[in-house]
Amino acid sequence: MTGPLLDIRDLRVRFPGRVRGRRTVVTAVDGVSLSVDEGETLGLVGESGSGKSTIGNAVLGLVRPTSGSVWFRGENISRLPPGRRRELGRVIQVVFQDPYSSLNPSRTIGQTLGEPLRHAHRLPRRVADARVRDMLRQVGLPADAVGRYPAEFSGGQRQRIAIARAFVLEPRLVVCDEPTSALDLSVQAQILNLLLDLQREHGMSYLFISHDIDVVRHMSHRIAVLLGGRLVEQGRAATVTRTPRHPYTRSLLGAVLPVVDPGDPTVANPETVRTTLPPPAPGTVADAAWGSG
Ligand SMILES: Nc1ncnc2c1ncn2[C@@H]1O[C@H](COP(=O)(O)OP(=O)(O)OP(=O)(O)O)[C@@H](O)[C@H]1O
Repeated sequence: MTGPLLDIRDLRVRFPGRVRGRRTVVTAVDGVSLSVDEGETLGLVGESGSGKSTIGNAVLGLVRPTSGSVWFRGENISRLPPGRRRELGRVIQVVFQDPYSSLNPSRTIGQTLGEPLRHAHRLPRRVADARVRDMLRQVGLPADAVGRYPAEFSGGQRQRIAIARAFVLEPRLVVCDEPTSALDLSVQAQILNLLLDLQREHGMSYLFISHDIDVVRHMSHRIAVLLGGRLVEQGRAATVTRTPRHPYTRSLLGAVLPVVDPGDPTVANPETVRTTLPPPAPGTVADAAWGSG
């Protein structure tokens, strides 16, 4: 295949809304063009309401573009009939923010992972079961998780289950929409590093959505910055975060720096200011992006 895996072209999404009781139109995404290559992570960052999830939802077919288009492997997927959209679910998957609401509480983990797998890949039960167990091992859960229910797991473990559900189908693109925002700080880095490990192992692409530029920097090869539905800056992760061109990007970066003692002699040197996440593991794709640019 030539060209990017995912190609978003001049996307606009408007929703009907109300301001002071009067009907109006909310422009959630306003002429955004982005692409994601095979094996690449594009980080999408911006404050709440900047249009990040709407872009992710347009890729997933959950919202319809008002204009512009979304292309995947050279196919325009913006307005697909339901059957073709379902087929695409094998190769485009999602991990949402909230592992509590994204898992069906009345289904065992084995059912949640196994049924879509048997359906999509038409695998015999025995083969599907083996793949489910292998996937659970890859996300760090015990094999006996198959017979248990979501309520028996912690938030971090549930997000591992949601990740396993997305990855068991062997997708080529995963939309990660704030996948760690609902988790305790101590668990966040583990889940991010799991996503990096899975990408290193399987080579899929991520559209990685977060309001936290520090998290996005940790995960991404390239970063796109959204403000009010518009793209204000995009480029290599290291370039955007070390030499941001747009004042809004600078303000996002400022927001993640920890409060430090003004008398601290190291403050003048931003390289010495520690952020909340460890640097990417040596040898990961994110490490390569981190070290360049
Ligand atoms: N279904 C909808 N109907 C009406 N307005 C919507 C809908 N979905 C999103 N919006 C509006 O579109 C704008 C962008 O929302 P979106 O959820 O994409 O932003 P976001 O950057 O993902 O923020 P958050 O992280 O808070 O979800 C917001 O003003 C939001 O209120």
